[in-house]
Amino acid sequence: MAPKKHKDQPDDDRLHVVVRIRPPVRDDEKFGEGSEALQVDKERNLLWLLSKDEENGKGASTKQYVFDRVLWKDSKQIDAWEAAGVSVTKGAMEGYQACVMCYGQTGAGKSYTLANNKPGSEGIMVQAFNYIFETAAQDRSLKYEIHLSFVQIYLDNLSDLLQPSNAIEIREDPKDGVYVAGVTWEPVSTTQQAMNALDRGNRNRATASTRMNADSSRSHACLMLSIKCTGGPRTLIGKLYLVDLAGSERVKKSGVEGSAFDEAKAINQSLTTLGRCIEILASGKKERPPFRESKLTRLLSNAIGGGAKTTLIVCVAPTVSDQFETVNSLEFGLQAMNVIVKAKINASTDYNSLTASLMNQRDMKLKPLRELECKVLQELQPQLDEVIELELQCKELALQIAIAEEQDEQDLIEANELKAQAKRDEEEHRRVMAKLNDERSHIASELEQVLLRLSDNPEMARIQKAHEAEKEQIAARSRELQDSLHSAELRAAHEQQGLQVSFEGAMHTARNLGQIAAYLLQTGSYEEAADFYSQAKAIFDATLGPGHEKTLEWQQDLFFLINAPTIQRITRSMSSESVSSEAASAHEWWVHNLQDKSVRATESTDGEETGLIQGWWMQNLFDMKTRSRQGGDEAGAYLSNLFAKANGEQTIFTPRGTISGAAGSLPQPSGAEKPDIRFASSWVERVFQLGDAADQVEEQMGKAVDWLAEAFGTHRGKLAPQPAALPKPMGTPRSAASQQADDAAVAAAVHAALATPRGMSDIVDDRPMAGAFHKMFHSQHL
Ligand SMILES: Nc1ncnc2c1ncn2[C@@H]1O[C@H](COP(=O)(O)OP(=O)(O)OP(=O)(O)O)[C@@H](O)[C@H]1O
Repeated sequence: MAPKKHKDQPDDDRLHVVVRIRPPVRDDEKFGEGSEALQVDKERNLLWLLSKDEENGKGASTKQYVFDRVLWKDSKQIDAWEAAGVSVTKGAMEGYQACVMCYGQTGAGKSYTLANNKPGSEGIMVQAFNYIFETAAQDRSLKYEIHLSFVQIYLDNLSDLLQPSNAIEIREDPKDGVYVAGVTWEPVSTTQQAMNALDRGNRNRATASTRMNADSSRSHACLMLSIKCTGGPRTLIGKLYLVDLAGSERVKKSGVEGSAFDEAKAINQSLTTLGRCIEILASGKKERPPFRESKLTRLLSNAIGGGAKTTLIVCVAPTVSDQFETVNSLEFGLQAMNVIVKAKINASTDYNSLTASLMNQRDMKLKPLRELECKVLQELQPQLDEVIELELQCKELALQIAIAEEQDEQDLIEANELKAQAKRDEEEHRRVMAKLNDERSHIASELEQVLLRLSDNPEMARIQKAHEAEKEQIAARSRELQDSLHSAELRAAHEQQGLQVSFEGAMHTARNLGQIAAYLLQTGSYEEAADFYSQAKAIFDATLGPGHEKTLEWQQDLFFLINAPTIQRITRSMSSESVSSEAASAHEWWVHNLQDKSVRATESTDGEETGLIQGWWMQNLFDMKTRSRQGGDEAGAYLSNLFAKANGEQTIFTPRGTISGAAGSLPQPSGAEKPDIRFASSWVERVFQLGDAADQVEEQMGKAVDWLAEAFGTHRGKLAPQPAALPKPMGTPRSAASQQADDAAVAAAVHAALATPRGMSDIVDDRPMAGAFHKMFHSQHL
């Protein structure tokens, strides 16, 4: 027989019913006849009742039932748990009110299925404990608080099995529905704690041994678990009712009497009320079930009234002898399957904890994302830095471009202004030019008209003719002036030429006068020397001007000329070894020859070689000069180069020319530095200006000698002659004829030197120079 269902009612929204057929346990079941009263189709959850008319003992009819689940005799406790306990317990943990209730005749296996705590065959209660605490332990994010309460209804009296002395009563709350006021709620957090409480309660439960069940429950027992779950979005408070109903029994059959009879009567009454409530609930009528007629229905009103997820386990005995009770139980279950259930979650929302929970969930979900972000940012940091750098560069470039564009615009504006200005200037220029052209054309036409008028005027013709004549006169005068100028230029050139000759003659004369002055100085004729020097200096000043460079050079020449003997002596002192007449070089020959001559001059006191040491050099030089002219040897050339200057073809004795070169060409034993002779000019000037102060002249001469010694490496007087080492004088001593010839040559040279060019007489006539000169030379050499 198929269960009657409400129209369009899904299975999940009605009370579920599981039928369990226990195995035969009583002796009469095991060994009695007709024990097989039921057949099942496990796959399709079908059950057939092989009923027979017990009263008449006649015939039999087969009745078919379909339940949500049918557990045959061989089913295990785990099968019952999975069929009836799991989904309900799970619902309680999700905040629903949930209920597993075992219904059936006495001894049908209700307590075994629900409350058995023997190891290996634990009932649904123990299985539920395990499930609840294991599930709570698995989800650490949620916090579960579980309390256990255990009550019984005995003789329609409610009592607390955990604390029997408690006065408890059923009350009803408009919001929470029915509850047991004053009952013990014992906190439990492990299966063992819950089982301990269960054992304690069971020990307090009313049981008795009956014919039908050696350990028959004489009360309805209800284990209640309150499951509070926090830490999620909402606070959930689920309730699980595990109800072990006392078994219905036929008093006649069980044979109870006395108090047991009263117990059976109370049990049956409460079960009858339960049946009526189920009947009304299953009918769908709006009639209110009579929950309040018994403590049992009142207590279970929440569980069976449609507000809970409820599974009813109908326990039946397998034997034909119990078929009457079995039919009743199956019919009860069949009816219960039509009870509509609209379970509601008992949840309250704590918005603070909800917010915290949501934020926690969000953070947990965002955590890997943020970690990934950090990792990516770390890996991309160099590229990001580069991008930022590039962006900065781009911005800077953009700024520069903007500035440049602005500058360009400014430049463009200025350029346009300049162009406009240029255009205006050009137009102004054109306008002015046009005006000038107009004026010029106007003036030209006026002039043309004037000329036309003048060409016809006789006075104008006369003026023109006079003008032409005047022009011719001016041209003739110009030609005359040009001729005069040309003549003057020719005269001036001639004069210039004459002046040049006079100048050179004057220079020549002045040098010779200076030479004589030097000679006179060395002979001790200081006054005459000064006079000759003054004459020579006057010529230099007159012709070149005071302080002229050539005058200075001349004075320096005089310095060397005056000090020539000392130079010679110093030079001699440089000879550290004897040199034969076959000297290796002109230089060596010159050195030794001068030395030789000096010695000879010093030693000679009479005869042909007489003369003071101071005068020796002049004679010697003359001698060398003569040799040079006669022999043309290198020594002569050297000497000539040193102390003479070519003047045309005629070689004139003069220190002029290469004295500075001579100073450089002189041997310099103390070093390569050229002697600084800049002081020589003032020295010469002072010496000749000292007049007859012979001592002072000597002093000055001494200073010059010191300078020479310093410059050329020795000191006068320090080096004694070395006669023993000296070579023999060169050549043979001169004969008188030779001397005479030489003197004649000298005289000729002096005359040649004094051959007065044009203008020379003017210079020397007013002075006694010429006479003194002739007198001096004649007395010394001629
Ligand atoms: N499925 C089963 N397998 C094995 N033994 C069972 C089974 N069901 C019940 N029994 C045994 O049957 C006997 C009666 O069971 P139980 O006490 O559970 O019946 P009951 O319906 O609770 O009876 P009562 O209403 O009188 O309390 C017990 O000895 C029990 O061990």
